[in-house]
Amino acid sequence: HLTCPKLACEPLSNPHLNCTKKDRLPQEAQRTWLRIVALGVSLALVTFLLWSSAGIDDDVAEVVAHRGEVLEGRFIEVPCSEDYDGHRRFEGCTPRKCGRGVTDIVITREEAEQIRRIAEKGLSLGGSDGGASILDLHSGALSVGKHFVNLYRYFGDKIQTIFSEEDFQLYRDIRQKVQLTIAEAFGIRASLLYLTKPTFFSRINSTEAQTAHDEYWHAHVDKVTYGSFDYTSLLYLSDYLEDFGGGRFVFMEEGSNKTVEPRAGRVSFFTSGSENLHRVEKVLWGTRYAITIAFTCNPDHGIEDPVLT
Ligand SMILES: O=C(O)CCC(=O)C(=O)O
Ligand SMILES: [Fe+2]
Repeated sequence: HLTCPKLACEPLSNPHLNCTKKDRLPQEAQRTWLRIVALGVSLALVTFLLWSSAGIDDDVAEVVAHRGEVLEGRFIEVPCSEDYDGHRRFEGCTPRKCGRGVTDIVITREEAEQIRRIAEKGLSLGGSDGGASILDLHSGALSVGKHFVNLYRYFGDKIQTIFSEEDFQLYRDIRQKVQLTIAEAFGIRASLLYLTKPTFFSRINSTEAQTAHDEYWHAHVDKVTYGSFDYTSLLYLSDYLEDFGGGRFVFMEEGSNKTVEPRAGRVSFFTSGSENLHRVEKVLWGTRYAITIAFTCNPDHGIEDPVLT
């Protein structure tokens, strides 16, 4: 006596099999289940492929400083890269302890707003054709179109109709406070740190950069990009999600990036070697203001504070 096999019931091709409707029902249910499982596996596969194609991108990022937080100080130590070995060492200053820190209590939001006005005044006189625009109060360089002009040369004495002595004093005070913060965090003497160039204001919006130097979102190492940098700091002058979207700062790390959300008055600082590879996300809307303030241990690479002449 032949019985109907569960998985291949073919009543038409095999007349000896007496398959009833009752036999076929569980089979159809099984097929449906198989389809559901196959669909589930495919969906999981597609999700995995999309996720892995995003690489070490921001999908797996931990926010180390949220815009809404007021951080007294957060410091994360990371092993130093070998980048410092390629340069002259200055004991007591060249990084032996590497890492990154964030603090919201060194610069007040009022100070950040005042200093943003300096940036707005200067940058309103020029601005790049898209992407990032910079203003360097030390050299007088200002982005205009695809190039730079020298504000001090261009305006001469008339520069005093644009910037005031108070503007410059505020800039110097802020530089001093940031320098002390870095020295304390890394256990070095502040007097061994020298301001270095480029130290500049940046204004970033969502317009497309027209030249490579106005593109700011590429991952980079400051010590490689700028040479003299040993310690980099960023003072943010506007708020993530209030003044602009996108534009978060990202430390690139295999497996888990670390994000700093800009907040007016927030100082983010780190050793400049490849232990701190980073990038800025593209700004999606609004305008983002910041100052990059850099320090070197090499007195030959030091620059003076700007003075209004
Ligand atoms: O503005 C920022 O958050 C970072 C800027 C930066 O990476 C740089 O100036 O080297
Ligand atoms: Fe950088």
